[in-house]
Amino acid sequence: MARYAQVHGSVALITLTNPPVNALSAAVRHGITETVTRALRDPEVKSVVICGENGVFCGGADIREFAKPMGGPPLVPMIAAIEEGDKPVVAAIEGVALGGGLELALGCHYRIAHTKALVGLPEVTLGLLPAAGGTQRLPRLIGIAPALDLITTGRHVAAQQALKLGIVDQVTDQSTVDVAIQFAKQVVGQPLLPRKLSTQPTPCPPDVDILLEEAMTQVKRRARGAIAPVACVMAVRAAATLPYRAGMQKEQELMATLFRSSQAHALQYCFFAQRAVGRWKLSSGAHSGNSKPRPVSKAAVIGLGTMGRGITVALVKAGIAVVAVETSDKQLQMGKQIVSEMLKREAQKRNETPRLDLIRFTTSMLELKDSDLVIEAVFEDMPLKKQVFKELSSVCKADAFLCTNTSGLDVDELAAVTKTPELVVGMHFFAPAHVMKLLEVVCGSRSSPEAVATAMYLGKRLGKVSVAVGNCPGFVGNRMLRPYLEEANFLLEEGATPELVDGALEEFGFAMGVFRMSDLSGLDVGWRIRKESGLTGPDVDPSDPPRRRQGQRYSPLPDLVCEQGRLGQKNGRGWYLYDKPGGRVATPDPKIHQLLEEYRLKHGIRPRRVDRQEVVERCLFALINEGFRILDDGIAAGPEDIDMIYVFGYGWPRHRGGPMFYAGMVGLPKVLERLEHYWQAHPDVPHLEPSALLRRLVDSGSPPIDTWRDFLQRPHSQL
Ligand SMILES: CC/C=C\C=C\CC(=O)SCCNC(=O)CCNC(=O)[C@H](O)C(C)(C)COP(=O)(O)OP(=O)(O)OC[C@H]1O[C@@H](n2cnc3c(N)ncnc32)[C@H](O)[C@@H]1OP(=O)(O)O
Repeated sequence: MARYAQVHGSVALITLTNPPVNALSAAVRHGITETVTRALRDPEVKSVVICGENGVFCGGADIREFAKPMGGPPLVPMIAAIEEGDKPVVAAIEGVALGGGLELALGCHYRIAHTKALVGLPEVTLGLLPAAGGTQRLPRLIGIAPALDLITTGRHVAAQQALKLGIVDQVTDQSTVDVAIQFAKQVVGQPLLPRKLSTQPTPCPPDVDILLEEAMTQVKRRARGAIAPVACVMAVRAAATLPYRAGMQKEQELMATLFRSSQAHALQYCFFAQRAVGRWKLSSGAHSGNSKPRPVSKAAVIGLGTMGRGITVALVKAGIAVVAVETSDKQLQMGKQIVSEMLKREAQKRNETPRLDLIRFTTSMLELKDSDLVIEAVFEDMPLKKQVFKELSSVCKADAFLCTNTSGLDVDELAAVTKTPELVVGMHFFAPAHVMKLLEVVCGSRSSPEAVATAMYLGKRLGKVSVAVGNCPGFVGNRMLRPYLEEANFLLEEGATPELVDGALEEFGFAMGVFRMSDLSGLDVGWRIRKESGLTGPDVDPSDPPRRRQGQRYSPLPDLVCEQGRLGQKNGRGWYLYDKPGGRVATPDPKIHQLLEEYRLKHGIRPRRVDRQEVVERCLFALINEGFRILDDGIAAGPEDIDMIYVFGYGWPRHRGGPMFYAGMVGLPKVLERLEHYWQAHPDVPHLEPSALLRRLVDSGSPPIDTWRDFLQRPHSQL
């Protein structure tokens, strides 16, 4: 839909009306085509302004329409008709002009933006490229290098920077539409041809070939197997080397391939899943629509270890006052120094002043008495955490929310030691907590809707993707990680090397393979958890054979590595050798190879050739299988929740949509068949036994992922 009005006698004002973001649906495209034709034909109209309703110019093509057959006028001829017209057309950009929205504005002859507006071509983040002339017009307007940057990253650009780059002609903090109308009246009669971008040559530096090659190398390195950024570079190359019409043809060809790709489907699924996870629902019937968060103006963080420091920085960055508590002066001073440095670095990046004044460092729990919400981030040890919660319950005000950053301990057990179990909720951050986008909000059996709403909303304020999950060991993310890690260890026993396993997972698209990731986290972390659960150390049942624990296959390899003093990156030696303690350059270590050989010899294991396909199937299908169990147990509300946890917290490649989406793409019958195959080969590994939900889905003809919730035994029952 597009509204038409004639203003100031000679200016036609066309307003896009499709809330909330005026996406270019078929109806909007139809409205634009009709109103532009009317304006161009009306002899009284001398110029045109296009704007969007409710302070938003346009959020681009309607992504929901991508899954349906194309209807309504296509974007390319619609934009061409605006550009080719003989009356000046001015885009009045408020809010956002993104994707097709910016392409529409590029087809206009002038662009006026509000100071707070954002522009960008984010199609690459949806697995596409700007195929309504964006890859051909933008390089003509601003040059190859900046166009490559914007098109391959999809980043949004603020109005002032857009002005500097030459994307917009003027920025105003007044009413953008009024300014645009005045502007439209003034430019009547001025030559239009130089303003028609498709008629202009692309400004190319002499070293354009080198520039394009470098861009290609860079996107391939960054993309981790994503095809859209590569196609974006190819399209910009076409703008640099071909006439406009041929460039447009190239743009269309590349888009046709991308549009059909599984990566585009995965990325578009992620777009909607990221928004859907914010709409949580508890088994009590409470949900995001009927539960109000309470304001948090003063928070507290207990413990200034790695997690506590990151959480403190995240809170301060969001403008929230924090009381940061440590047990001793020495630890407090150390925490204070590191937090201050982190905040200074963060502020420097944004050209801001670090808000150190928002933090009060103390060793006294009594200073928590007026905190609205406390986040406990002490060592992962149940007795210690219980002691902290008891103390919190006595020193905090009666309605303070008491949150734990535990990565997998029982939230109900902690709640039980407080006077207000309904105010206890898990807030599981991921390291580094001021950077990682994921927050698991763990709903205990007694957590109130208000507590969940407050934790979810606080996560949003901190810029996180918050996902509500149920309370079970490891919650969602770490529970699924366990079979993944175990399979990786088993593969080492059977003949693989850390670099082979990591290579396969990184080729799949993970930012880091499993062993590199373990080295980064610190090998002592998992070792301590295994010791506490009796899997290694003095509590191991002496009657267990060396490679069995608690009735199941177990690999003591990670324990051996850790017990040799190899703690990972922090001391320069783990599954890999590092350039220095704390260094990041990993090289395969012959000592690890030797350790593996001796281990296999000692346990009578005949090494065999493990290929990359087996690595991917064993590690990922075991993880996915646990995901199905989690859904059936009611720990996660839907597959989107699991997928967003993996994309935002565990480095799962976004262009593969998350583990559950990936399972659907591979085909549930195939996942089931491979799990059955591996389970037959390893009957002492229970996590390889196909889950009941997976079997039910396959028996029901493998329905699409958006209907899986209908097949759950106990949907979101633990939430
Ligand atoms: C042949 C040509 C074929 C294809 C051409 C493609 C070119 C394109 O234009 S692709 C689309 C490019 N645009 C984008 O990627 C922008 C996507 N949107 C956003 O980034 C944000 O939504 C925002 C516009 C910056 C607004 O952010 P915010 O204010 O935080 O609101 P949200 O919660 O994100 O969105 C509100 C609501 O709107 C829905 N939505 C947003 N954009 C679109 C869209 N382009 N199409 C359809 N729907 C959109 C979003 O899903 C939300 O819906 P809910 O139901 O409320 O969750």
